[in-house]
Amino acid sequence: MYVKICGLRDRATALHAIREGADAVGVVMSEGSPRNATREEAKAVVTAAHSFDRHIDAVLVVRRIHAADAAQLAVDLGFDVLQLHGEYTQSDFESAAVIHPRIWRAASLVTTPDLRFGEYSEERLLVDSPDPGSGRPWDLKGVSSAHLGDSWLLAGGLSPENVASAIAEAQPDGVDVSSGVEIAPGQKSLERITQFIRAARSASSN
Ligand SMILES: O=C(O)c1ccccc1NCC(=O)[C@H](O)[C@H](O)COP(=O)(O)O
Repeated sequence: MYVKICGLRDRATALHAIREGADAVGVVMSEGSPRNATREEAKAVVTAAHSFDRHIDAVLVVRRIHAADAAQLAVDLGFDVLQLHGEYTQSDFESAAVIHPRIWRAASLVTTPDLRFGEYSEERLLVDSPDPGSGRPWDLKGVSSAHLGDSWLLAGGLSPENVASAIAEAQPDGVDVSSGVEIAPGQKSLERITQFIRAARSASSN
């Protein structure tokens, strides 16, 4: 089970998440988000991710900024992956892919019911709530790999308390969390990060 902890803005929290077993750390650069990171904060998380012997994906998460600009920003800041969230088109993905080799697509089944992995040649699909970063759970009924395809992550309202049942119900390849490991919007809890990673790992080994 691939685990991504999203919305990080400092080195210490990123190091903690990775030491506890995270496979990826996400940085949100999106105006209006309580997790909107500066370039310096983003670089601190990328540097932390790249200080480990095992490979960790440092993921830049953006929404409503020009896809090619976002891809250039991801290259400039050293991110391994660019995650384009929401209303991007296939042509946006194509223009980003010319600049950055690894692009993930994040979208909601509520707004895009026909969502399937690979439609935009993305490396991974992240299936999220219609309101990304809100921490609000959404209805997982009917969500499955049979519908979504080969490589997808589940996100949206996950927490240490519900991740095991969400994995059992939706059978994703990985999980992504932000609000569920916070004590207030934008403020991560080291303890909840540890609890989330342990719960996700033990659910997937059952
Ligand atoms: O987290 C945000 O504020 C955000 C803002 C704009 C675009 C995407 C954003 N988050 C995307 C993520 O990858 C979150 O981890 C994902 O939506 C899950 O969020 P949550 O329900 O808070 O766990």
